[in-house]
Amino acid sequence: MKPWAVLVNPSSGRGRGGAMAARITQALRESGIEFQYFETEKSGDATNITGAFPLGGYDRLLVVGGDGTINEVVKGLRDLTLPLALFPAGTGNDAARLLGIRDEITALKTALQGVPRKIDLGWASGDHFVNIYSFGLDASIATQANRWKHLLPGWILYPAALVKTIFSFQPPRVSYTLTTPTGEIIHRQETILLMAICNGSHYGGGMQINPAANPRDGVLELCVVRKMPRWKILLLFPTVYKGTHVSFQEVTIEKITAMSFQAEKPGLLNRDGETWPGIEAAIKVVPEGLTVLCPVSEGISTTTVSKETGGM
Ligand SMILES: Nc1ncnc2c1ncn2[C@@H]1O[C@H](COP(=O)(O)OP(=O)(O)OP(=O)(O)O)[C@@H](O)[C@H]1O
Repeated sequence: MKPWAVLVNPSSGRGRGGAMAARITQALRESGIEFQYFETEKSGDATNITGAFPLGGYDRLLVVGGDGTINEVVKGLRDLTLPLALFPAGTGNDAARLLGIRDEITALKTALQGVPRKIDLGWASGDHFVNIYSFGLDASIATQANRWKHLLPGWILYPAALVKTIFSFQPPRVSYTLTTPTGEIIHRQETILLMAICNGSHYGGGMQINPAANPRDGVLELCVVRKMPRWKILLLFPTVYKGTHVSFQEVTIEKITAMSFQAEKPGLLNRDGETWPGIEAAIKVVPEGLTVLCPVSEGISTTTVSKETGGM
């Protein structure tokens, strides 16, 4: 029996990760499970640690942290068939939510007895993403929220960041080309607030930017929100939490397998909560690119596990 790996970002969720890890490792010891423990100290550590994992060296990897930690783990892993068990220790935890894991008990049960399933990944300009890749207003809001995340409680973080951001945000004109699941190629040019390319449905700690997104359908979903007056953005924002923003005429959602875009001026890009300045990207779906442990009774799909991960 191979050992398990446990990777912890102790600072995630303002220190929740460290406290959660202590309880988890105690539970593993009590269950007689052999494991190796890794702790991050700074940005980039999770990528370097998982990048050095011996191929086939571990039975599964327990990740204790938020979306930023999971993003770094997926960037580092050379073997994406290693089953991941996610512990929602961060402030947002949208990746764990994607699998139906909302609390520590469910996460522990899932790590011990969960069902391994394949989910899709996105690939954007050189790196994978698990949940969402986006450009525009939402990335600017996420950047502001990251700055304030140690100052404000989670429930007010994004509304406060939105109000701060919309007064300075200038909607960019963007040219983009998308490939539909039937292979049709479509070119467009328009002025947007944001474009979000979604594998999962939620981001920003609970906003349903794409309510119908399914990480097991072999496609990504593109949500484009076009330019609108500021007062209308303020009306639209609360509806994103319920996913009802899709009824605004400026919002469209469509299935894609790939897309590329180029903006006329630089803005901010967002990959699973990590943001940086940019002007263009090329994105595609990686069907069944990642193996994750899902709760037995819940989660993203009831489809049986594929053969290569079925022996656990
Ligand atoms: N020991 C550490 N101290 C400070 N920062 C760290 C440490 N280890 C990793 N980091 C950085 O912390 C970032 C944020 O971590 P993470 O996203 O897991 O938590 P969070 O921000 O609380 O949660 P979420 O992204 O779900 O809102 C990571 O992207 C990583 O770069």
